[in-house]
Amino acid sequence: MASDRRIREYRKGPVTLKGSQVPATTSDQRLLDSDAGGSFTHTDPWRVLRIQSEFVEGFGALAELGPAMAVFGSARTPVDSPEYALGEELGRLLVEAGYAVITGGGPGAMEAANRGASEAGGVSVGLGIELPFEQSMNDWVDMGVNFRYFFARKTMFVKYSRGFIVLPGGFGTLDELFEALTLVQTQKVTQFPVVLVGKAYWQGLLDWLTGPVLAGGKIRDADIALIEVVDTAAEAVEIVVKADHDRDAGADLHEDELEAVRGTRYDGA
Ligand SMILES: C/C(=C\CNc1ncnc2c1ncn2[C@@H]1O[C@H](COP(=O)(O)O)[C@@H](O)[C@H]1O)CO
Repeated sequence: MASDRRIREYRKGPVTLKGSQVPATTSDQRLLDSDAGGSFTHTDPWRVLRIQSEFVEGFGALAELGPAMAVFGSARTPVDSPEYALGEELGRLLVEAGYAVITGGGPGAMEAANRGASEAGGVSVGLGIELPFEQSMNDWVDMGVNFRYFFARKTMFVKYSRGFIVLPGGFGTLDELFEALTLVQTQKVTQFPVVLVGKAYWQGLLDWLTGPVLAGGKIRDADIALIEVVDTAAEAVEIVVKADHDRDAGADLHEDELEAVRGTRYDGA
């Protein structure tokens, strides 16, 4: 009986199958079958490969971007609104400060920031997302990378930006804001600045956070301190640039200290 079971053992990659679990065909057979159809492209293992390729393509496209800041904000900001003008100014000032500008590549506030960056002669990046309705990158994206998966795209924002500037927006913007805050709060990323622009727009959210959320012990004072709120593009850019310089200075100091320690240890040896 025992030898019967051994005969029916089947190895499928790292998985061992027996009895009824043994497939009728081999993986090679299924791969090479010309009449297999395309249904396998809708399976989870295939999706994993697509997800992997999004990371590979994203890292490949952005690895040499240089210092960059992300600008988030509503896809519905009208072109003739003060918020759009604010986005344009942000894009321009970030470029003048030596940064590439990364947005979601869509319309509204994203377009405004891309436009300001592109018109100022800087690097204007759009990380687009596949949506159920027809959607293309705005005309002011000079380097565009398209994603199927939100989570792969979010990784790129965090990995390649040195700060987040957030204009008024809806669910998408709030999602990006809270994702950034959670990553900083949980120390999944080195602390970087998160600046909200538009005090009047954000006040309600801040009242709720500093009210019931803080009072209920769901967050701490230090968590609230992760958020800066300003009214102008110039203030927002000043904050993210200063934080970036401080971080670099901190990194340099750390290196110096390490050198000193290494030197002392070496001399004393
Ligand atoms: C709603 C419309 C188009 C949406 N197109 C988008 N293209 C790229 N990125 C988008 C889009 N919509 C949302 N995002 C991301 O979320 C943020 C804006 O979302 P909100 O809900 O509008 O605040 C933005 O920062 C993007 O990263 C039709 O006009």
